[in-house]
Amino acid sequence: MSTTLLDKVKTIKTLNNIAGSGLNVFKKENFIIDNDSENPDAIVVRSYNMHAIDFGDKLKAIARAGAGVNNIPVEKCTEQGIVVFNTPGANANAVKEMVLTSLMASSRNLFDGVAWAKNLKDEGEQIPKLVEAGKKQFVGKEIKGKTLGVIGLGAIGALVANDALDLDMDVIGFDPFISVDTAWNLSRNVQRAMTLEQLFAESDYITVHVPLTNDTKGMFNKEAFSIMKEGVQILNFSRGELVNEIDMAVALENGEVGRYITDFPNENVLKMKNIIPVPHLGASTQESEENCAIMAARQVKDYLETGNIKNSVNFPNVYLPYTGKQRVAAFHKNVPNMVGQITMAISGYSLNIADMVNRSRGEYAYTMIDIDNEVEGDIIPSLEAKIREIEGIVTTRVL
Ligand SMILES: NC(=O)c1ccc[n+]([C@@H]2O[C@H](COP(=O)([O-])OP(=O)(O)OC[C@H]3O[C@@H](n4cnc5c(N)ncnc54)[C@H](O)[C@@H]3O)[C@@H](O)[C@H]2O)c1
Ligand SMILES: O=C(O)CC[C@@H](O)C(=O)O
Repeated sequence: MSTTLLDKVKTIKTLNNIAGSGLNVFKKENFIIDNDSENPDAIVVRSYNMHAIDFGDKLKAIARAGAGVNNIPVEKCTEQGIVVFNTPGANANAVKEMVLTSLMASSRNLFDGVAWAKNLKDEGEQIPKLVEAGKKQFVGKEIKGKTLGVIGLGAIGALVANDALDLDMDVIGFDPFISVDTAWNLSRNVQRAMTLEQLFAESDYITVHVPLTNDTKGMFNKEAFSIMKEGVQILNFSRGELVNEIDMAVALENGEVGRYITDFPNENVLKMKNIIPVPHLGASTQESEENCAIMAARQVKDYLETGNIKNSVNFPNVYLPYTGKQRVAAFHKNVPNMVGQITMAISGYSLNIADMVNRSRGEYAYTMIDIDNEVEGDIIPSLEAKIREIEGIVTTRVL
């Protein structure tokens, strides 16, 4: 069986509204966008829940145009050799602006005040008088001089922390896994909380910017609320499940928590007292949607065309300059002698190796081997099959 032109055309499916500037990256003869495809080569997604989806046998990559990947079954993807990308930092500025906007607007009771003023529309000439009489119910608090606790000092948290300092807030941050890059960007005036409890106890406002994982799920619970200052305002632009909803409802009811601003409204949340529900707008700016879409699309395109991997959450990041000659890419178990067995299979076809790279990530590794000579069409499927026979190989492609 020889490789036909049709085999070279890659199908991209999108599961959410992806900015056109990102999709333009695929406007080349080797790609088609087909949102009805049952068996695409790659999927570009935003928040669509993919946990119940069966993957076709051609699927090689999923790109999350955004940060959080909790809507993607990452472990299953790894087992099936499907690389999962996200777009680190691409929407961070949008979320930062939304957090600071909500922080100030909530502290000044702006949302309630605006809603109340709109309700006066039938009061005719009385409106100015009613406004002056009624405004006392919306007296707010300035954020200057107050303490903001920032949990998670990654792309978003670091921007929020730095800008809150510029707004004359005191800022305390907690992130036991902070990356070196972020630490360099963080103002040294951000105080370091040694424990989460310390941050809870010292903050007037708390904003959370961590991924949803088994460790972070439900981190806002009754124990946490009992340590916090009475009337603390909590902002959650990360994920709804970080908060134990039953405990939050009680804490809002009894005033332990003064206000809960969340980007993740649901049936339970909307019944809570002193809630500010935002319809998942944190990353919804034209700039952010374009940044994410372009970054996601470029990463997918590069992977499909060259095998190179950047910003994956489950595969190692790997780069080998692409010469356009034949390349073998294999994703396999991180066990001894995998590279030896792959090179042996290649040399069985009398092919000469020009360059190679191997990187591991946990239990898996990724190897790319460049071949010096052009490989005839018929040899490609045969070589792929030979490599697939090696125990520990998850997927392989000859590019
Ligand atoms: N509302 C939105 O539209 C929107 C947009 C972007 C991101 N998000 C959410 O925000 C999250 C953060 O995004 P980001 O771009 O800043 O990600 P990021 O990966 O740059 O930063 C996450 C930070 O959290 C830290 N962290 C992990 N576990 C922690 C823990 N237990 N305690 C304290 N810190 C911890 C990490 O060390 C990292 O520095 C995403 O995972 C996503 O769920 C929401
Ligand atoms: O796509 C969006 O609008 C939200 C993205 C956001 O939740 C993220 O995790 O990046």
